[in-house]
Amino acid sequence: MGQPLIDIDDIHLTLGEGDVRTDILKGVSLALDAGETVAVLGPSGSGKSSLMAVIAGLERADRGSVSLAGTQIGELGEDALARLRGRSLGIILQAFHLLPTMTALENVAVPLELAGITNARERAAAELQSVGLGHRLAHYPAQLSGGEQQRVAIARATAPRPQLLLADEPTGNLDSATGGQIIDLLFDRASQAGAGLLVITHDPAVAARASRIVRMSDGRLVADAA
Ligand SMILES: Nc1ncnc2c1ncn2[C@@H]1O[C@H](COP(=O)(O)OP(=O)(O)OP(=O)(O)O)[C@@H](O)[C@H]1O
Repeated sequence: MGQPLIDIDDIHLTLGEGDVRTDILKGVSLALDAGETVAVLGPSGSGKSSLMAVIAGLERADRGSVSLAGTQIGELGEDALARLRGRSLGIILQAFHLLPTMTALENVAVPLELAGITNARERAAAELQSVGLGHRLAHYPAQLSGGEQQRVAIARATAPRPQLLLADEPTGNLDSATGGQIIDLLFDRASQAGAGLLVITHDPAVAARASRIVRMSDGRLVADAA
């Protein structure tokens, strides 16, 4: 086995000033290998989203080290970090976060164009085809169902062919049948791309799909079960 895709060691994160100053992560270590799928479970407020933000380099840890695809991200400036994120990471959130003024095709193609990828529109169309939305390329987000919007978000995340997909409650805004389809799609796309997948979830059915489950409680990882 080569270098882990994610290798975090003894991460501490404190956010907020004065009365709201909160110790959120209190010494978290975790490694995830290429192609591995890991579900993060834990009660509300235990620090799951914050852990993902640190892994994505959206929050900087106060202590500890974060290595992403072999790069120590604590040593990178903002521009280098943004480039690494664009190249190595695909992020999928509960609330889809599509740009409302862009069509499905543009939502997937524009980030590819910004990353300097040639044939961005062709690649975006192919990616949307592979998530079952070849017939909705010209639709705007408001003209799509919730499940369809999440399919666009998955296509946008996978189109740059990242090594790692991060998903925070990807089925949280969907009914259970639609959520089930989205989870199948997410795991299938990750496996076809050979990408690692870290998925935060409250849903035992989602966790059951993962190769490994980790549990957070009050800012710490309390169990790591196969
Ligand atoms: N900027 C901030 N300043 C102070 N405290 C914060 C800040 N952001 C988050 N917190 C606190 O950190 C804790 C962990 O938040 P986080 O969103 O990581 O939890 P979570 O496990 O993802 O919860 P949920 O399942 O409800 O989404 C929460 O108690 C939250 O109130």
